[in-house]
Amino acid sequence: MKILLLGRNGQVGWELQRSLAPLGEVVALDRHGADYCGDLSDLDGIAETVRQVRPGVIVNAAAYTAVDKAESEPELAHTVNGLAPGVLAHEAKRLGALLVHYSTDYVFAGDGETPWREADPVAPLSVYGRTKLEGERAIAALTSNHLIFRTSWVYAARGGNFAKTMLRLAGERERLTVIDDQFGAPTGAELIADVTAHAVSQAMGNSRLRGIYHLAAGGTTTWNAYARFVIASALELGATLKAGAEAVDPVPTSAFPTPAKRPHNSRLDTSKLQADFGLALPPWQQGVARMLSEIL
Ligand SMILES: NC(=O)C1=CN([C@@H]2O[C@H](COP(=O)(O)OP(=O)(O)OC[C@H]3O[C@@H](n4cnc5c(N)ncnc54)[C@H](OP(=O)(O)O)[C@@H]3O)[C@@H](O)[C@H]2O)C=CC1
Ligand SMILES: Cc1cn([C@H]2C[C@H](O)[C@@H](COP(=O)(O)OP(=O)(O)O[C@H]3O[C@@H](C)C(=O)[C@@H](O)[C@H]3O)O2)c(=O)[nH]c1=O
Ligand SMILES: [Mg+2]
Repeated sequence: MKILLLGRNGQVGWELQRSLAPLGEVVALDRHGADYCGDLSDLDGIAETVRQVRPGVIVNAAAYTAVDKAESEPELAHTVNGLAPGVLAHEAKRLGALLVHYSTDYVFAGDGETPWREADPVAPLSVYGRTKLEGERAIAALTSNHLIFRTSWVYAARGGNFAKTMLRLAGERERLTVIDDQFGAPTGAELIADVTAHAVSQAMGNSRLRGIYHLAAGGTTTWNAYARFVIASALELGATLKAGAEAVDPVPTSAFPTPAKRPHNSRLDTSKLQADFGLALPPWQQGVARMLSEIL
């Protein structure tokens, strides 16, 4: 089986290069692809790539993920997150290929405290969230042969993420200020990539395993408690930091203004994924601790 992987150098894309390898021949592209166009802002180029590679499975891990920057670059975010997935879906349909794609907790407005289920109403608060929702809808409108994994708060040893930002800031400052009224689960790129490989493998033999699935690590935390966990774990691992975990000041969202609005409730209900694929999702602390011991 031939698998076309887009976004190979992102957090998730990097781990997918590893996890998809046992399933077949992986053609992995970044935006500067040498043999094929891997730039999702080039819609004709990306269509041509699919036609030339002729994969049985397309896995799209590329996206415009700079949440605040997207507020001032809405057109590029719209092309990459909203339009390119539609082009991939159109080409996948022509080939009879399975399209695997990722979306986000930021498609939800984030009211209430209940974990979101796949069919719950969406109402994104940001350009990033709106464009990711456009991508989901473009895919669903063009091919039913898809798996869309909505995940949250992604981190990895390789790439930029909140945990690494906290380590950097705790090395520079005596005190940190972090929001304590947004709830969700940090989810490791390794876990996402491993679940993807298991799911693709099962989906190839069972055409009922299609559609949107919530994929996040177990448990719930806040950005503030996550930051404290990262700093406390780093200190245990012997890191030299200026700020300790007790120096992460909790503030409400209203006291930390950002260009993009973020949901208060980002909890994802993952029971559909667990039931349909028979997979377990470990508690978020497990993967974060592992990532920290890898990078420190
Ligand atoms: N990061 C997160 O917290 C979350 C991510 N997601 C979703 O998960 C998926 C994977 O995200 P993640 O791995 O964390 O994101 P990253 O930001 O780590 O990686 C995204 C990749 O997409 C690439 N990319 C950006 N623009 C283009 C383009 N025009 N053409 C080709 N490639 C491009 C980036 O390349 P370059 O490095 O060159 O910019 C980067 O390698 C995405 O769909 C994202 O929306 C969902 C929830 C949370
Ligand atoms: C750096 C920093 C952030 N924050 C807050 C802002 C925000 O509400 C929260 C997280 O900030 P970040 O900018 O790191 O996270 P953000 O870029 O919003 O992360 C999101 O990325 C996209 C791609 C997704 O799909 C989401 O699931 C989510 O992971 O922490 C603080 O309170 N203090 C700080 O010092
Ligand atoms: Mg960010």
